[in-house]
Amino acid sequence: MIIDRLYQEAIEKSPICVGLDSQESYFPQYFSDEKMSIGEKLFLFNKNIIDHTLDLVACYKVQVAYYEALGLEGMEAYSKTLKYIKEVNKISIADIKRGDISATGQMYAKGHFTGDFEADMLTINAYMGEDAVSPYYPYIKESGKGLFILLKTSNSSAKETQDMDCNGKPYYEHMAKLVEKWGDPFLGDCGFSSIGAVVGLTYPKEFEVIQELLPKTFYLVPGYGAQGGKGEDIGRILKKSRCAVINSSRGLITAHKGINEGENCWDEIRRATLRMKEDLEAWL
Ligand SMILES: O=C(O)c1cc(=O)[nH]c(=O)n1[C@@H]1O[C@H](COP(=O)(O)O)[C@@H](O)[C@H]1O
Repeated sequence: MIIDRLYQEAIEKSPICVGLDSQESYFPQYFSDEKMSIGEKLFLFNKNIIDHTLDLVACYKVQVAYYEALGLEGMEAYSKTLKYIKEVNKISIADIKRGDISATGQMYAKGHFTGDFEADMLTINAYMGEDAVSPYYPYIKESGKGLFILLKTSNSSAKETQDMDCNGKPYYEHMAKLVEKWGDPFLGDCGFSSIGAVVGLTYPKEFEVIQELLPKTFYLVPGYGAQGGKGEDIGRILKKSRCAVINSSRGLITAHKGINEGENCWDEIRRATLRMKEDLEAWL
């Protein structure tokens, strides 16, 4: 199961997920002299980041919006990035945050678990209910794929909807129970399910409550670095259970900007990844 592989990578390398939210303004200065299209540069940027971090991290999250925004050439870079992650034997999470009625969900599942845009795991918005999740079940069962379902997101306005009182509990706690139920048939040897949840590092207290409620759920945790999250915000949870990968996108992939924009700028991104690894491991 994919969750066993991810769990193992998080233990052996580190719980870091590098977010490839890549865009032109993050390219190093030396790219401006290269005679390549923006799509080719986008892939080269990602490839260099992957090559310089793969021994330090558990996985890569590719946020599809950054590629869709560039049209066909962006999507070609997206496809090549996912294929490259597979080629170097790493795990890809496609951050697509999809969710729709099941007929449409079947197409999303086919489109992102097979073919040009095949990824190992996807982020899903299940606030439409199980219809938005069930189309992915056959791929989890038969092709070893996995999901992360939005539970308590990192943004501040998440409170407006997810924290609303619903029968004496915040709405997200009801979603938490559903995530547990949907995930139960897909438990791996590591004890976690291939259907995990997204919880932002920006809500550390709520995260501790959620983790107590759902001990068999594995978490994708965005919000480290650029959104203010730190190792200390997840230290207590990681000490108790290695139940998470922690994503940083801008905090890692822009680490070279204004510091080193030459051909060895990738070392700066590697150094930032090492700093994040030390920050997280200090709490283990
Ligand atoms: O699903 C996500 O990954 C996600 C959920 C959430 O609650 N908050 C959140 O920031 N994200 C994603 O995590 C990444 C965070 O990027 P940085 O803030 O640059 O580290 C972006 O790709 C967001 O789309």
